[in-house]
Formats: sequence, C-alpha cells, structure tokens
Amino acid sequence: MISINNISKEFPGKIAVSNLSLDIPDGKIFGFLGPNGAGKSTTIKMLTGILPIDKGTITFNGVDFSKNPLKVKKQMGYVPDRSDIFLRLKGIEYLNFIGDMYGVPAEERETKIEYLTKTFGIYDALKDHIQTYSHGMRQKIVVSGVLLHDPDVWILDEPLTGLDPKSAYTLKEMMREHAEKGKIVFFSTHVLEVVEQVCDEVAIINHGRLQFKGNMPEMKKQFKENENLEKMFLELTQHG
Ligand SMILES: Nc1ncnc2c1ncn2[C@@H]1O[C@H](COP(=O)(O)OP(=O)(O)OP(=O)(O)O)[C@@H](O)[C@H]1O
Repeated sequence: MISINNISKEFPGKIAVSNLSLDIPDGKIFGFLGPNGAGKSTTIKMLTGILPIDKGTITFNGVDFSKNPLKVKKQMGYVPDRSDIFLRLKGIEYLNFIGDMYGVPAEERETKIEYLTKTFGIYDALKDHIQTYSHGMRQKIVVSGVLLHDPDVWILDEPLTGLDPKSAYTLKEMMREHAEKGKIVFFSTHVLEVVEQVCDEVAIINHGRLQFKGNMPEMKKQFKENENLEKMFLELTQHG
C-alpha cells in the first residue's frame, strides 16, 4: 500500500497541491481524476521522487520514500504524461538500457521486448531513433519499458492519451491483470469516462485539494448530491 500523508507543493505564486492525504491499496486500479491544472502531475512527480515534497510524507509498504528512495524506486514503474525522453536513442537501445538498469536477464528480455512491442505495434520501429516517433509511439515505448522490468507498482500519468484504441484496450487489460495479481496500479486522467471504464477506486482532485475518494457507485452518488462535484463533472465530461 502507498500512503500519502498530508503532502503539499507550492510553486512561486501557486499552490499546486495542498495537504493531500490518500491511501492507495494493493490489488486495485486506482484512478486519480481532475481537470487540467488540478495538481495530478505534481502529485505524481512527488510520488515518484521527481519533485521534492514541501510538506508531508509518502510511504510504500511502510517504508518512508525520503529515507530509502532507491529501495522504493526499484519497485516502481512510471510513465510520465509527456514521453519526450531519450530521443537520441533508438527504440531498442532504450529498452536495453531499461533492461540493464533493472537487471532484466538477457533471454527473458529478448522475448519480452518482442512480445510487448509487437503487442503495441512498434516492433518494426525499434531500429529507429525515438526522435522520429509520433507521440503515441513514444508513449508506447515508455510503457513497454515499464512492463519490461515488471515493477510491483505502476504509476501512470495520463497513460491512455495518444494511444490508438487497440493499444489503449491492451493497456487497460494489462492494468487489470496487474491489479488482479495484488499489485498497485495508480493512474491519472482528466477523462471521467476512462475512470468509469477501468477503475475500482477513484480520488478526485481540483485546485490542488482532494475533493472526493471512494468507489464508482459512491462517486456517482456524490456527483448527484454535491454541487461543486457536479460542476466539475460537467468540466470533466466536456474535456473528454
Ligand atoms: N514547475 C512549475 N512551476 C510553476 N507552476 C507549476 C509548475 N508545475 C505545475 N505548475 C502549476 O501547478 C498547477 C498544477 O499543475 P499540474 O501539472 O500538477 O496539473 P494537472 O492536474 O496534471 O493538469 P493536466 O491535466 O493539465 O496535466 C497548475 O496551475 C500548473 O500551472
């Protein structure tokens, strides 16, 4: 389980995340929903250690992230919202780099790379530089990199944006399988429909503050009863 305890993040003139507390359980697909600029990416960057936390703590299975970052990061796979990384590497070089970093054995690596990249339809592009990839292809190579080392915890920032419907479907199936193994899948989206399709639990954030946390039936009930959430619901569906 991941426990986020009262974390905050302020940029000059802007409070991006304010006193956020959240428990993310094992074995569930957990959606982190909110409109553009709500604070989702900032939270995920704190969760993955990319941004320091101003205030509060994050623990992974009881281990304080700030005290043992490497131990936590080894169990974690992260797909950022913009996959514009390692552009000078060829696709295959990137995946081998990830394989080396996480110690994926050579034989297993080859089979997995072939399976994943064929599944996502980028196998033939592995010899090309990532710079030449489209947004969707970049997203797919990063997702393949995460699945290659098969971490317990998946943290995905808007993972379905830019994926074609078949790849989006495949990734959703993979998320489900991972959760069913008792692992953690935490992903952000600004699209309500995605949450309704995939999630077991959801947290809604707006203006850096947690607005709601619960399961799908509870969320629908809240949308009907709470005027602020109802307004946000309209925004989330319009953006969808
Ligand atoms: N490095 C930064 N410097 C200053 N302000 C920032 C920085 N990063 C984010 N912000 C601001 O913090 C707020 C939260 O941004 P964040 O990217 O976390 O939102 P988000 O929910 O991920 O939005 P989106 O769905 O558009 O990606 C926004 O107002 C944003 O402009």
